[in-house]
Amino acid sequence: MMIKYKVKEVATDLDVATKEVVSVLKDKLGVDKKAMTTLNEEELNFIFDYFTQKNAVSDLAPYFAVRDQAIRQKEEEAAKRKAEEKKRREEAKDQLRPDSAKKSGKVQAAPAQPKKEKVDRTADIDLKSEIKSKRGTGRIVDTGAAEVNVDRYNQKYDDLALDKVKNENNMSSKKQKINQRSKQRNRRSAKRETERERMARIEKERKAKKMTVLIPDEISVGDLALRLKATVAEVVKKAFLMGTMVTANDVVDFDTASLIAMEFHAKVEKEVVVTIEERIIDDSEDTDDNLVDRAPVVVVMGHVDHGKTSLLDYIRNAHVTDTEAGGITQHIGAYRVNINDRDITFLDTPGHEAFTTMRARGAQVTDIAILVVAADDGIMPQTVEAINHAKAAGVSVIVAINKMDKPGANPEQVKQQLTEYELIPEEWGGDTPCVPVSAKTGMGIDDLLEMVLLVADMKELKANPDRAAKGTVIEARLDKGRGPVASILVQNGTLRTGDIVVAGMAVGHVRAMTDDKGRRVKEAGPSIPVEITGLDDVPTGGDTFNAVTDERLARELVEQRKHEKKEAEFNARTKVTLDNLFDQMKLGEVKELKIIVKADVQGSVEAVRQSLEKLSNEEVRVNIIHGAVGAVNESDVMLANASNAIIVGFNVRPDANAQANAERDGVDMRMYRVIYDCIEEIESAMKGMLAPKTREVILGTAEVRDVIRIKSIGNIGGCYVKSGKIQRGAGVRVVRDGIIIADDTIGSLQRFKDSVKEVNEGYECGIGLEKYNDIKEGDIFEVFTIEEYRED
Ligand SMILES: Nc1nc2c(ncn2[C@@H]2O[C@H](COP(=O)(O)OP(=O)(O)OP(=O)(O)O)[C@@H](O)[C@H]2O)c(=O)[nH]1
Repeated sequence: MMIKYKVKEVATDLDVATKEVVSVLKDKLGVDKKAMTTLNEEELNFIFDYFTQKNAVSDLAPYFAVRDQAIRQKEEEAAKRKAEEKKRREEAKDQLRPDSAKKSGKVQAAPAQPKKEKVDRTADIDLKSEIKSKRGTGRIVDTGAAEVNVDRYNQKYDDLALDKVKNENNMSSKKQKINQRSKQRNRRSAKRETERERMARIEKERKAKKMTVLIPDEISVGDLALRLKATVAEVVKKAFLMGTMVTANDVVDFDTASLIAMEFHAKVEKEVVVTIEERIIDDSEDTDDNLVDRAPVVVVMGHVDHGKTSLLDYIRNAHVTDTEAGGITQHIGAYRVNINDRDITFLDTPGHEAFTTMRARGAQVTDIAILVVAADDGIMPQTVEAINHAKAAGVSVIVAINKMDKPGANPEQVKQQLTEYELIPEEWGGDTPCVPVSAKTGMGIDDLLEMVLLVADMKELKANPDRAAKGTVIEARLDKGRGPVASILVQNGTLRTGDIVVAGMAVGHVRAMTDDKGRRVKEAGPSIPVEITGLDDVPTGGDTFNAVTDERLARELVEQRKHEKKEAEFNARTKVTLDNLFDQMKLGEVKELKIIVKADVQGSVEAVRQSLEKLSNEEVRVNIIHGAVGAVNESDVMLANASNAIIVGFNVRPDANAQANAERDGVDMRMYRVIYDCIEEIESAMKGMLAPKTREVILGTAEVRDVIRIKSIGNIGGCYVKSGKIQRGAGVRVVRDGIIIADDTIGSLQRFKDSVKEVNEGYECGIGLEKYNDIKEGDIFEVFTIEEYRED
């Protein structure tokens, strides 16, 4: 251990201004120190090296000349003093003789002999001042003479210690002080020994290449110096000689750091930073020998009322309740059926919402999607959405042409329509199996299930039951009696009661497990859904869960995840938007710009699709992942969120839920009235030239509840302000059933008989538009202004 020094003391000892030491520390080492703060070993070494180099003396002759002169002077003075003393003694002797004493009548005392030590120190100070005067303003820092310096510092500490002792005990005797002093000296000399020994050992180690340093991917020069047991200055010097200019705070990569370390004869080992996840979660790859077949996981999707629930119910009733005597069906988000001695797991939340929510959270749960299409209705908007969701997730699609028992059933037409969405039926040479079924009569359902097994066979779905369980939370809730309850689907490994599990931000021991038939089970293997209790918090659907071995680390991991979540929320969103598209393209994060197109008529959807796809260039491909007629809805936003897409609308508006979700998830929605504007904007965004200087700010919305016809003026809408405020002269869009039918300006605004400038939310008013007259009850006036803004 080195003795601790304050900046001020070092400055005094080096005979430089404290300010100078402070500024060197700041400039060269990047550390902020005050006069009274202590320096650590590394900093002290650096300061010594720095001032040594700064004040290096090219010629030591003047130093020795001065020293010799001082010694000579000292010798002369001593000789002189000796002579004087001798003389005085002689005189005294003379005076003590009776005759001479009588002569003078008095006795003269000899003068006190000056302390040798004192004389020496004076000489030392004189020497210093002489050197100084000879060198003008230059300073000498004695680098080679570590002994000398240390002694000087020791003297100082002796004084300090003595003062302290004096203050503490005024009564203590001089003897005691001396004892303490000598004790301290001994202790310090031991310290010096250790320090010297340490340096020698390090040097030896370096030479013998025994020193091994661990270097991570990146390391700061200061940290590297510490690990190499060297000073920053030494490391900087070696780096410089290697052609790299660095300072203490610079970060160097592993290769550079290793080269520097080798210069110090150190053996380099790569420091691998192991995350808690890596430590407690086994993510090793399974080999072919430990993999066994697993049941497929199936989701049922399709348009509203096409029979999703009926189909799921039929399958469940026909294959579960009937065969499992006494089994009480439990809703745990998924269930299993047994066909030809093989299992199929169905997620029993029909529709693509749950499916997409899970996918948006990064969970890939399903293997096969059954697309239910009513044979008497054909492909409808939500069928298209479902197709696109399934495609985006890359799952296999089996089409169940339902309601075959109905007289109007037209399966051929359904197949024909499917081809428009790149789903070519198998019998027509494509690879999409289409099975005619009836959820009412049960017709074809067994064929459908067999088809599921066939597709599953082709997919070769496998898992390893002999490892720690891993899977996805399907849904979770807080039960009053049982605490947090989570339905989970085991995707690999086997989960057992008592296992420690981490599910998203929840952790705990599996207390009890219940299967989809309400039976208590002790273990659940791959593709088996179970409901578990024992977690300390309610996880979210789509969270992954892992069985782990170390509970303490598991809890630490959860804390870390919570912290990361907070940070992620705090940090800027990385969702692609037209504003950040170019930057993301440059960073290589976006190679494909996914767009969802919604328009008022099919013609526009097609026109936009074609024009936008033509914008693809070498860096980025424009991909329209979904296009449909109608207002932008929640499902569009979910798809955009899960697929990192932007939404483009023509003459349509987002509905309230879509608006809220887009804001929450950071999905970019752009609404246009003219196709050309959209193409131009996306094109400029791709070139990084998008610089919109104005944007639309919605002021409020009003609903037309009554239409008042006034002959001389025209139609006035008797309106109720639903949100925000309405301002006279502001822009207004007339929206009827989610479609914009007019763009206009608010011409007149009245409260009772008075003409007013604005009307706030919750009030009724009369609104007349400047040009558009054909307003109808139920129309929504969306009032907006255009404001200028600057990019953040
Ligand atoms: N005739 C006939 N009717 C069916 C068939 N399948 C379903 N239905 C009827 O169609 C209607 C809608 O069925 P659901 O199963 O509720 O449809 P869904 O797709 O789940 O509807 P949402 O849950 O609203 O999305 C119900 O009245 C069913 O009885 C079928 O195969 N034949």
